[in-house]
Amino acid sequence: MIYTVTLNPSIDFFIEVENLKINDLNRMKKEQKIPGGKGINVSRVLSHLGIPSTALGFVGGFTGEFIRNTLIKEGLQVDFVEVETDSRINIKLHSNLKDETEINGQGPIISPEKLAELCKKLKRIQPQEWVVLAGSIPASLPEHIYEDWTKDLSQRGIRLVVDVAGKSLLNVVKSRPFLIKPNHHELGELFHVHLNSVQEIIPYGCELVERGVKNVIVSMGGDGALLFTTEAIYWARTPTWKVVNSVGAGDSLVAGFIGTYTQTKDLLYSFRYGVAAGSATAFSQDLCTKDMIEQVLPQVRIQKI
Ligand SMILES: Nc1ncnc2c1ncn2[C@@H]1O[C@H](COP(=O)(O)OP(=O)(O)OP(=O)(O)O)[C@@H](O)[C@H]1O
Ligand SMILES: O=P(O)(O)OC[C@@]1(O)O[C@H](CO)[C@@H](O)[C@@H]1O
Repeated sequence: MIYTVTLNPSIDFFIEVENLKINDLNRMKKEQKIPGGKGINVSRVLSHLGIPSTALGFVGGFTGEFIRNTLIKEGLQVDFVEVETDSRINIKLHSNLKDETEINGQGPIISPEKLAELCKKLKRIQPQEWVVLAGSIPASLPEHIYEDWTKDLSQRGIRLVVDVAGKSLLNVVKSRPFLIKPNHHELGELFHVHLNSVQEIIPYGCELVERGVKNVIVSMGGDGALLFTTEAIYWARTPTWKVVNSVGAGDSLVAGFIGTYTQTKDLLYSFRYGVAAGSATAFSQDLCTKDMIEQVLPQVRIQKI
């Protein structure tokens, strides 16, 4: 079984405003509410691929109820801990501004008792099963929580996928996860540098593999992604179709990669499928479907560097 953990799930509130005017009344042209949070996105894409997973994390209030009910209606398996206050609403704004603008909420306060409930669920996971830890850590939880969990989970023979930004990422590297997936900005922040080209990214991807991570995927938006393994480095390039909404593209890459790897054990094909899934999401309104991934897949070209 693949378990995804989202500590701070959200309702992603997608809004489109034709001509955004600051300090004035704007009216929405389009609006849509979708359950979000990185681990939840991974579970949703896995479900689109027909691969079962269990979504873990904290949900609360009327927003939490929406998240839980929508996922159950979509056929996902969920095992959330219920907290007292509302799950957050994250605003994803499309407007005349060129890029997407995101405003993410803080999320509910998680008490030590609720945290203990989630830890208990993690304790039941068996060796050889998969855990995907993805997304930010709410302010009320210890900063080192991912570090503690990855240490314990890896000692128990559980396979780890981690998609987090900042110091938390460097700390989990010690547990030698199966996969980490920073984007190139996050990788740069980790080492306090700006990374603007594949050549600049390479030494830092290699450094993470040297520190023990089995596979590092550095995603680069429309420029595709790089895969670093102990043996080689690969670059997957994607087609440049019209981008509709790239929120969750990185999570789709992770889901496509892990979902395919658990079924085929073919690392390169899984990488190619993951990159196709990321792009298929960028080319869609909601997260990618299997059909959309398979339209993109033949256009993804892999090159060994
Ligand atoms: N503009 C785009 N055109 C084509 N493919 C894209 C585009 N943006 C993203 N992708 C695909 O999605 C993958 C992940 O994208 P990106 O690097 O933006 O991840 P991310 O920053 O983690 O995204 P997010 O946090 O929104 O989930 C890329 O490797 C690529 O395959
Ligand atoms: O605030 P975090 O946890 O860093 O990111 C949360 C989030 O922006 O990431 C997902 C896309 O990757 C969205 O569904 C969600 O709103």
